[in-house]
Amino acid sequence: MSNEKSCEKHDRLPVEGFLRSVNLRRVNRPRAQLVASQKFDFSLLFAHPAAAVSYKVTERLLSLFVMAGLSEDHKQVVVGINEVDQLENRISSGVGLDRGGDKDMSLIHRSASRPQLDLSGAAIQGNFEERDPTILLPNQSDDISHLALDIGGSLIKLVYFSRHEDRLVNNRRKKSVKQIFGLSTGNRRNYPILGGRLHFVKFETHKMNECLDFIHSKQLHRGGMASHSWQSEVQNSTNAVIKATGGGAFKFADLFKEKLGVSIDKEDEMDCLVAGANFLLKAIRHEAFTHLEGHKEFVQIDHNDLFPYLLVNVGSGVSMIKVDGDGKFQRVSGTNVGGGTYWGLGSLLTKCKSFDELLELSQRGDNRTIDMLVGDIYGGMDYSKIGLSASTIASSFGKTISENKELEDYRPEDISLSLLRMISYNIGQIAYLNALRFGLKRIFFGGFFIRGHAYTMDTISFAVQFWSKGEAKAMFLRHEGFLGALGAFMSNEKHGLDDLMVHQLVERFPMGAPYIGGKIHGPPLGDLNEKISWMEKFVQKGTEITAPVPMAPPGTTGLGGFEVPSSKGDSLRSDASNLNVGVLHLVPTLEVFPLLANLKTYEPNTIDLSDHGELDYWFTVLSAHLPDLVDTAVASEGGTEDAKRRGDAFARAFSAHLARLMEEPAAYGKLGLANLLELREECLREFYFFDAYRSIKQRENEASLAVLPDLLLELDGMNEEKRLLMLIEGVLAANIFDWGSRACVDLYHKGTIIEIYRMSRDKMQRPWRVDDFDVFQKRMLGAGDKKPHPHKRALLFVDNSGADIVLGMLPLARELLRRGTEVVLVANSLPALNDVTALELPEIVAEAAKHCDILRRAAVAGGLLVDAMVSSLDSPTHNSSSVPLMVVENGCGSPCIDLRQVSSELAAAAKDADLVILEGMGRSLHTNYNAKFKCDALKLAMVKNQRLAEKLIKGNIYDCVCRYEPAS
Ligand SMILES: Nc1ncnc2c1ncn2[C@@H]1O[C@H](COP(=O)(O)OP(=O)(O)OP(=O)(O)O)[C@@H](O)[C@H]1O
Ligand SMILES: CC(C)(CO)[C@@H](O)C(=O)NCCC(=O)O
Ligand SMILES: [Mn+2]
Repeated sequence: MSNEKSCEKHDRLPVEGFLRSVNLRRVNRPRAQLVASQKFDFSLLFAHPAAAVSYKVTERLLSLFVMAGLSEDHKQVVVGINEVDQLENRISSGVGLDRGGDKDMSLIHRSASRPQLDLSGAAIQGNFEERDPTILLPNQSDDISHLALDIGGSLIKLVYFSRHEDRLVNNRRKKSVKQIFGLSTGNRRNYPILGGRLHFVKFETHKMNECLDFIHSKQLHRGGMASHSWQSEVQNSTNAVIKATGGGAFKFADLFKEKLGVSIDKEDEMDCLVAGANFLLKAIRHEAFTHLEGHKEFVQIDHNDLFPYLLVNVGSGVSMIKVDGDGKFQRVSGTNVGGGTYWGLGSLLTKCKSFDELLELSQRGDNRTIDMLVGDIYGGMDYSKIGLSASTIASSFGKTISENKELEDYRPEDISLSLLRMISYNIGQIAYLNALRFGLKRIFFGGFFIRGHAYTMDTISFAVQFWSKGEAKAMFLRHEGFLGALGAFMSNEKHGLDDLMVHQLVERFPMGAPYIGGKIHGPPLGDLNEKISWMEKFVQKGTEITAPVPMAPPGTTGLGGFEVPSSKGDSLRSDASNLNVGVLHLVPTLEVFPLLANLKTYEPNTIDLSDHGELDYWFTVLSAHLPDLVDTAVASEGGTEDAKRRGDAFARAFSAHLARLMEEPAAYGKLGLANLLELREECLREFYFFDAYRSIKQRENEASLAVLPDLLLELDGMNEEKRLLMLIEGVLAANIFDWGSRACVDLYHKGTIIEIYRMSRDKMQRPWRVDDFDVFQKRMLGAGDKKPHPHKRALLFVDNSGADIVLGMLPLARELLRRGTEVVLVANSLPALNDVTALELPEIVAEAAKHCDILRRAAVAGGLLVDAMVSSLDSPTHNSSSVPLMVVENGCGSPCIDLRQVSSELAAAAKDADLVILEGMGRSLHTNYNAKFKCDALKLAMVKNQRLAEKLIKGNIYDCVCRYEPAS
């Protein structure tokens, strides 16, 4: 259902009535008593329709209930708005919060730090007879934020943080997972780090009003910076404080006070630059890169070997800072010939109105008409004795004196290029000299003068390389211009983000950058609707969004010569798309999967897309799949006009991403296939398609569950050896149901699920293309009379819904359980294609358990059944003798998995595990095919793509992989 649309409906109940109705309804349902905790399991939506905040109030209300003394076992709870208000007051004043070290304290503290809720006009969205109706809070403002500014001579940089809440704690599955794995509730610190997103925005300094409007429209000045203590302060915008650095922090302090009523807390500019650079270099995996002769390459920074380095910030002016550690630095030099010089002088000489216009001009320029070259002086010859080629610039702008010409006689394009080269080269040279002065080998260049512009970077790199004879290395930063603002942001320790680790950050690239204010001109996009219109406008305007980044020059002569740039496109990629810097999602609960054998060498992506042939191929595959995907997505939302419009916008956005990456594969950091597949899912979510395959998954689950009893019966009639083989065959065969594979989707039109499954099973002849079954079997069953000890705990990374989980993985899980191995089903946190999610699994297990005692007892032991509301159960024996079957979420919403960033519950579950089973192409081939584990690992997949089959296993489409690797 469309969120905007439903906002316009007015037939809603106030929240008070809603709560009453929920409880009455729950009580009326016979199964509700069994699942008392479910009664709060509804979600809320804000007027600002951001999905990420939809749980906030649920948890909030829940904590209010807990505080009111209403335990979760209460069968009936009626809370009116007045009571909520009273509780809010108690929270604000801190009265009655002391629960004596109770575990729930964290919950309450957290709630206490939240913004006040505006419940006025609260109402149910849609049908309140639904299981989890949504409440709309039309007057609740956007998420609370933290804000920091860097106000420079040319640009204002703004970094702001919007919180998104952790998921609902009140979930039976999560609770039992917590109990079983002993997940710690508390944090290392005395206040919790909250999840959220870091946004990066910039404005021109002389358009300060746009910046003030932006801050005001997003209410950023009312954010959490106001409070001095994390736990109890009341938000009060009148004495709010914003962190700011750069000269403008001094110059504009009064203006901020006057216009926004906020005080500026000034932070030293150099401190901030260094703090920002150190943070980026430590926390962002693909932050630094080299750029030489058009070739961009990311540099792995070893955190223990980062210092010393030279930081060169090229803003309006240039600062050069020798950095020896966190907070340990010295500004060793600077130059007044910087970005401001290029922009200013360039505007004077060319009449360009904007920086981008000027830079764009340079791409069509030929500096030989302006610059005096060595060849001009030496009659076309190199001066090779001192290492200068004829094409080396001997004197920037030198040619203009010898000719009797006026400014108008020169092409603005040529002037712009000469100027750009002069300034870039000069900066590179001074940087080198300072590096030399202090014996520094690494130079990081930041500041917005760089602007990710290939030619600028190449010129600087060339200067550094040429003068240092390759000794020193110039590196650039993806967040180039935001160092100061980030540093100012980090200087506020109250948000607890200062020591975030690389695995806790996920960068996303939403399409509507102006949505977060990424565009320099114009207002931010307020909502999804505006964003869609924005996408539509882009299409009308042609290719701006995908226009290529200028290509670098064709290389040098080796003698200091340097040709004119051969730009691929005429126009500079619009800054409005702002796609180089994404939104940084901070997810404090993410952890490194503890069973990885070697984190340092781990690379999730099996396919590296920096190979252009590979990128081309996958680009074609994903493009071809797009129309089907859009149809499915639109159908999943009822096929309404609104859904179609969002579907179109999604298709455009994703195509734009693809086109952009084709032009510059490293635009978003190092690109692998997993990133591309994840981008697609993120893009769907961006346009509010949260589960495109919902009904397909449902249908296939039902069809598969119907034949499960027969399969189990058949299996039970076999001996151990035969059964194990049949089970693995079953997993491989059932893995054919993959809506991410073009070939398979075509297949589905030709038969029913069960027909295809049987056909697939019949073709399962060993040896498979990769076949370690015998070794696996030996480990499981032993040889001769010697019976091996069973694994203690197996983690099964499951893939698709339907036959894959029901007829493939569940029977395998059952076998492990039967042998005394605890089983943890590891599934996605968010939907991706037709993959089964952790949220959907309990219900599937419950259905399967109806036909199987082993599954039933294990599921009860694992705390799964209550959650799935199985009414047919007669008083479950909680101390049943079975080992548990559990479900944990993996922390991601993609068909692939990067094991450096998994949910804390998965990390906890992994601690006692001695067997990992990765199933399906995404998790065991596209990613992790080469991953090594500290425990036994089994990788099972059917290869449903011809090229992958050829490349990875030298085989064919529908070949199977059964790769078993004992603990390494
Ligand atoms: N869209 C843009 N508009 C204006 N200038 C831009 C733009 N993109 C890049 N630049 C360049 O970036 C420079 C500003 O860089 P940056 O924001 O890092 O410096 P600043 O903080 O404003 O200056 P300083 O630190 O010296 O006070 C400009 O002088 C210009 O050369
Ligand atoms: C004055 C600052 C520090 C303001 O950011 C910067 O513009 C700068 O470093 N200018 C160069 C001044 C010099 O060292 O010659
Ligand atoms: Mn600056």
